[in-house]
Amino acid sequence: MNDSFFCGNLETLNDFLVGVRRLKIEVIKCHGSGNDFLLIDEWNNDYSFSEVERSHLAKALCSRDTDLGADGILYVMKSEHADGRMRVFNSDGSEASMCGNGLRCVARYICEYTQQDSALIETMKADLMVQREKDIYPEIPTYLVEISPVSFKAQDLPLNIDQESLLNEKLPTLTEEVSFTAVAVPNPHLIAVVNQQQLSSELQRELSEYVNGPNELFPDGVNVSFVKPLKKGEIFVRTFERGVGFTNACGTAMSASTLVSCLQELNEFEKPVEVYNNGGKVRCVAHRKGETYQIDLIGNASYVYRTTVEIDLRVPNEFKLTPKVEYVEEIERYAKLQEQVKEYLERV
Ligand SMILES: N[C@@H](CCC[C@H](N)C(=O)O)C(=O)O
Repeated sequence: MNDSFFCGNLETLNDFLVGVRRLKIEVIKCHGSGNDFLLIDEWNNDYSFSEVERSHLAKALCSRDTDLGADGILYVMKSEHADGRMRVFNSDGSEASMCGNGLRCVARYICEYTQQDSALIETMKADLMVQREKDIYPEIPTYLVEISPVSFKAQDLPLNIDQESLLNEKLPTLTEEVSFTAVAVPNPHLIAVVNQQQLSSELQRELSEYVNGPNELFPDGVNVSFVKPLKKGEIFVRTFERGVGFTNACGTAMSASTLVSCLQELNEFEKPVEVYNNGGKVRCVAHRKGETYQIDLIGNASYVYRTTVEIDLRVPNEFKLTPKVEYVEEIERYAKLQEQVKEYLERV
């Protein structure tokens, strides 16, 4: 009996004993307004990752130094009471309670899988309604997702200040240059309405890196958005995301920014606001009933490619990919939308 037999057997036995986790993971690269994600269907592929594996996979597969790269991973899971469940992990491996652009991608995936035009999707803190919408651009899959619950209580971010909330006020320990509103939707957002000079400066990066490092104000970090009003019914939003850094767009941030713009009477509740960003644009509608708020986030849910990741979860940084199968027409159509947005922003 030659060595390879024993080696083979020993390796197999050793693999079993040490719990080797060699897997082939189906991945869909998708994006909402250029905020890109790897969508992994744990439910129908029966992957059943551990908590640590989900976080390590996010760090390994989202790294822009690999042939994959993304702002985060969307894990689609079975729900005991809704049509499906979404968990979102940032590229640094941290889990977030909500992801607006990602939820539109999960909404498309679940609606197409169940052949429904609407669904209820379980997220960390709420079951949220999602539905197929009229295309915002010819033949670009478009979905509406509910963004809620909304809280302006500082403790709900958390934000450590000696007052209940922060509503268009200065945070002197951070900067005297702009005023902020703090809101949880339910992930945490710090939002400033700014002018072009402030948007073009390094201020957003400097303060974002501070509040997402060791600091007294935001112990869990925070997504930081600068909002530039374009005209009535139109804003531009740039976001430095907790757990990621600057992204093309952040759905919960654009929703929260729309709400803040309505509270500051730059826009109107119940009316659509076109939210431009570095990845394209979305439409938001902020709703207010008494002291209760909710935002509709409407925008694309685009697929880019499918691939299979061949990986040993004990060493997740060493993975191989099968050839990517691109959604060529979707890529081309979305590029046309981005070109239109770019031309518009150069004029406005
Ligand atoms: N880009 C997402 C938000 C993802 C989570 C966020 N970075 C956080 O940590 O709260 C979105 O589209 O909302």
